[in-house]
Amino acid sequence: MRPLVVMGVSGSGKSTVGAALAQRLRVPFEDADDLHPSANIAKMSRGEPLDDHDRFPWLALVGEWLAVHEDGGVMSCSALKRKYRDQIRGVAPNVRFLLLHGTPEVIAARQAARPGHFMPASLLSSQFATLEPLEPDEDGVVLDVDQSVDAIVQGYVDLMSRNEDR
Ligand SMILES: Nc1ncnc2c1ncn2[C@@H]1O[C@H](COP(=O)(O)OP(=O)(O)OP(=O)(O)O)[C@@H](O)[C@H]1O
Ligand SMILES: O=C(O)[C@H](O)[C@@H](O)[C@H](O)[C@H](O)CO
Repeated sequence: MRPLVVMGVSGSGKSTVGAALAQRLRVPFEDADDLHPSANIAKMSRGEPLDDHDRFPWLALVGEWLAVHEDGGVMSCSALKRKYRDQIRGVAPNVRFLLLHGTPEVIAARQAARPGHFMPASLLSSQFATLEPLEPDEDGVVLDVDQSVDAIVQGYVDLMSRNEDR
């Protein structure tokens, strides 16, 4: 299996779906939230969005993990901009992306119901403003988050079973 990045805005379900997919596919899982330098976590906790400069060294760690797990692994990582995904592909060329797509309403409701997370709900609008969806030449798929985690996992597995180059 090729390495997979489960991407999307904060609260789209990256950590939940990523962990479930890794379990289903029996490959290692890493949450990019755990790779952020403490300064990034502190900044988001203050309600300030990260910028390109903040994300650059973090994305380098994300890419390194994916390169090491070239034979299979799932990483949950926002990967909001095309150039962030290009940076990741620069070190892990085989990577595929799964974009978790949801409306601001659905995702805001999930964030509101999630206790004790460092990411304030106030940053959701900047996450949507920053998000650049997958482009046609990028290797990836999009699934809607308005369904159960099991259904999303099954949806991905079904898509991949139709794809010989999985
Ligand atoms: N398909 C789903 N159906 C219902 N609830 C979900 C679904 N996916 C995730 N959730 C819930 O929504 C909340 C956000 O999910 P999660 O923390 O996995 O998102 P995330 O994208 O990793 O967020 P962040 O990037 O901010 O860490 C959690 O409380 C999670 O349990
Ligand atoms: O690129 C970003 O702005 C960050 O990765 C955020 O998306 C958070 O890490 C994450 O989503 C936590 O809630």
